[in-house]
Amino acid sequence: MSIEVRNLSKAFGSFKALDNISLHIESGELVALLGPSGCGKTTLLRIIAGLETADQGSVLFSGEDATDVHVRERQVGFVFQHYALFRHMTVFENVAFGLRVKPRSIRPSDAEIREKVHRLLNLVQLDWLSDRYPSQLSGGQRQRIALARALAVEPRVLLLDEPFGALDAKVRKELRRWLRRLHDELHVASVFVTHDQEEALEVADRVVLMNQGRIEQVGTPREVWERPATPFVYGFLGDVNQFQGRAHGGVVDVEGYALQTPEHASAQDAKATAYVRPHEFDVRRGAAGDEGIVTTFSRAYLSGPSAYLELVREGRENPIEVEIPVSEFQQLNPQNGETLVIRPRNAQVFLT
Ligand SMILES: Nc1ncnc2c1ncn2[C@@H]1O[C@H](COP(=O)(O)OP(=O)(O)OP(=O)(O)O)[C@@H](O)[C@H]1O
Repeated sequence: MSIEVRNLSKAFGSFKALDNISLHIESGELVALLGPSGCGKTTLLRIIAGLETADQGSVLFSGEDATDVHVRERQVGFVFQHYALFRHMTVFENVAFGLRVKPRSIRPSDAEIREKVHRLLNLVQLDWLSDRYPSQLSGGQRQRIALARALAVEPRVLLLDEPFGALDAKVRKELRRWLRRLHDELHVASVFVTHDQEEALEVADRVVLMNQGRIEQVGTPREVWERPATPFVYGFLGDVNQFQGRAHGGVVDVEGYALQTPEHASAQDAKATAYVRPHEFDVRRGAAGDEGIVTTFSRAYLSGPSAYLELVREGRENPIEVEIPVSEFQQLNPQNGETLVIRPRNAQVFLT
């Protein structure tokens, strides 16, 4: 089932939590809502779920207006970070709960419930835990049971709010890969909220970047990573160096280096900011007349296959961070205080 959000706005008092949000999610798609704390991700998810009402706009499921459909009738499955399982019920009973409370006329028989719960527990690969109580499970197992419980009522839409937020890094990584596989098997529309960019980029088909109640960009992980649409997205996804300069006739003067920006060919002496990722520089030992940004090597640290160099410039507070392969660093072997000249291989320029 597809989800469409049209011109949604929501205010809490005078605070605009969502400001004219529109979004289309296809059936079978796994979409991540990504953004800093307080940008409105959870509010948007809760409105899609029917747990919160919007001030303006509508939510459509498969093209039908669901704005006034009650949460119970929306066939939405939820998994929240702290969505507690019922402590006094076994794993089996937790998963069966949604089926047992259905109205008598549509409630499955005991045998059907048993069959279905075991199928779901197999799906989340935890059938062997069916007689345990939640307190006897690990955090990751609890989240998988919460997911099985959400799936029991055959949701048409799966909504996950930081489902793995409270888990340690290794378990998180395993669970998100597992979620991806599960989503592909089920072929529902899934939306999950995260503030972890790595999680969003690794798992989602498309990423929705939000900031202050608005959508900054929607795209595949590759699109948003390689072609950030706004300075906010550039800064939010990964480390980036910023250079202030002036754009004139397709060239930006970045601290003495003439950076080509054909996309701003018509700009005449406009204020510009160039964004360059740490791994997008060529670094060489300074020689007279070298074209590039002149810096002084301050220090470096090695991490895995990369060396991270901190380069300073006279009169500027923030150092430039540059990432090069360790082998290149060892060859260069820069000494403290030595002059290094760097050139951006790739940059994105926004007029400001
Ligand atoms: N019931 C409420 N009453 C008043 N303000 C609220 C309410 N719910 C949310 N807000 C505010 O709306 C903004 C958006 O909240 P929301 O929970 O959607 O953000 P979020 O992006 O999910 O953040 P986080 O990543 O921290 O969970 C926040 O500034 C929050 O304080």
